[in-house]
Amino acid sequence: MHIRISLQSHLRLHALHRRPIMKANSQALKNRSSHDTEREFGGTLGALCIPIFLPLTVLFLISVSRSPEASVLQLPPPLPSTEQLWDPLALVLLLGWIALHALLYVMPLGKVSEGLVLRDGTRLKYPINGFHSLCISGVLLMLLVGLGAPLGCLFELLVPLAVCAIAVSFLFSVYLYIRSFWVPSHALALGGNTGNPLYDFFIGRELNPRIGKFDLKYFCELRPGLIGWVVINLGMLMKEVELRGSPSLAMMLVNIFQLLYVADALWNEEAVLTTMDIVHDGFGFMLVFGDLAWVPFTYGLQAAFLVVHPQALSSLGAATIIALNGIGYYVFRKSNSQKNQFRRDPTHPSVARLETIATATGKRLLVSGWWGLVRHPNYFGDLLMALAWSLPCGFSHILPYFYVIYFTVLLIHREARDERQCRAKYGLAWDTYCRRVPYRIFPYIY
Ligand SMILES: NC(=O)C1=CN([C@@H]2O[C@H](COP(=O)(O)OP(=O)(O)OC[C@H]3O[C@@H](n4cnc5c(N)ncnc54)[C@H](OP(=O)(O)O)[C@@H]3O)[C@@H](O)[C@H]2O)C=CC1
Ligand SMILES: CC(C)=CCC[C@@H](C)[C@H]1CC=C2C3=C(CC[C@@]21C)[C@@]1(C)CC[C@H](O)C(C)(C)[C@@H]1CC3
Repeated sequence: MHIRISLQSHLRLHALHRRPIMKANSQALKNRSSHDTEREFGGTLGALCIPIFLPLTVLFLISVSRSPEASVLQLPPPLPSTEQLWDPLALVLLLGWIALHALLYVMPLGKVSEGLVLRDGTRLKYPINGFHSLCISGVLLMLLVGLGAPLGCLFELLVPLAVCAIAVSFLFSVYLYIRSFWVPSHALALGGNTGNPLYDFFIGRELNPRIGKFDLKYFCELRPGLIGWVVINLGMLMKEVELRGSPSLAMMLVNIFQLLYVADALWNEEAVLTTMDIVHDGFGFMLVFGDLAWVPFTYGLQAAFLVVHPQALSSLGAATIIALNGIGYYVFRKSNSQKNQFRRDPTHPSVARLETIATATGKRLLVSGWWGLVRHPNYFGDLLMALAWSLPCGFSHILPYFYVIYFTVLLIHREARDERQCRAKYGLAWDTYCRRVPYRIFPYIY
């Protein structure tokens, strides 16, 4: 059953959204001034503070995770010495890792897929070979471990590696900012062209920066950082083996859960082409740092914590946590796949019978199935998994819960951003959807 709503009052929006007007769009972009572009993440102040505050947070969290108290309430540990911060081996490993993934990216493995239509009417092509990269990295790592490479030394190298990743993020963002002045205006992100250099550097000017066919944003989003995260986790596990002879159950659960999450992201790599990061956001410091430093060095803090703070886990506790992760994964995957399937082919038998609302853009919105339960069932599932990753670390410290707390804030903020964009796109139809499905992320709560 389909619900038709009056769309008259949204003709203007409709026209704005659909007209095939590359020229008008470019003109609109040119006409935008720093005053009329809506600013995100606290505007200029956010753009000034976040690039200072977040890198320090990364270093602080790593230091805290290995201190005996592991308390985020403790005073920041004394400033580390230069030897603790800098190790040339860390730089070699980091650059080598990025180069390896760049090589795997350009190898003719997997299929090639097209992204959404851009403002100039074209569609970019993307290699779908992230899962191959994960498997090849896994084989190479196993070979290295087999040859006796001390992977556990990643524990000692964590701080210098994070310092190098932060430095690379800054330099790379400067490069992206500078090169964005040589691209045509239709290649700029609508929100990253305010004219304020600090804000534009932070949020990203260019939408899809490429060197030839090599897409820098798409590459960074899923490869070196995401796969680096699970390699660091493996390093923490190997360190535990060095220290205690075998990996603990808690450590194995954290490793397996997060590997499953990363493998799932790469297996479903094509779906990332329709996320707001690829479609809407420019590639600036926020995403570069998020991809290359924030994800690999903060998402796996639980494993780093467990090296120094071993936890005993009962079989019942482990079974409960596995069940929670399983439920979270099921909700996350099913809801993401249902929407992807619906957006790709609304007539597919698995989604054709779902109830929908028509919108002025010609696209429909699901109001039954997963997307009829809450407006972001995928976020809900993701958060259940985040909780399951922290629970193996027990309840004595808040630090292993950093990810789930940060992620709740990130997803609430992301939901608000997405909601703004959807209201602008779909107008009245979006309001109808919100009335039909009143809860945003948590059923009956929020
Ligand atoms: N681990 C991490 O750090 C992060 C993980 N994520 C995860 O990434 C995944 C993707 O999230 P994200 O990119 O934020 O956004 P979503 O996958 O939730 O996509 C939002 C878009 O879906 C479409 N949509 C919304 N409601 C409906 C509906 N009822 N029917 C049909 N289409 C609808 C709209 O786009 P349109 O209508 O244009 O198709 C909307 O803009 C999530 O599972 C999230 O948890 C996200 C951020 C960080
Ligand atoms: C605090 C800070 C620096 C925030 C920057 C945000 C980024 C860390 C995240 C923005 C969107 C992301 C996505 C994933 C990782 C985190 C970032 C980059 C993602 C690749 C994780 C795996 C998922 O399955 C996903 C592919 C859906 C997801 C896409 C969005």
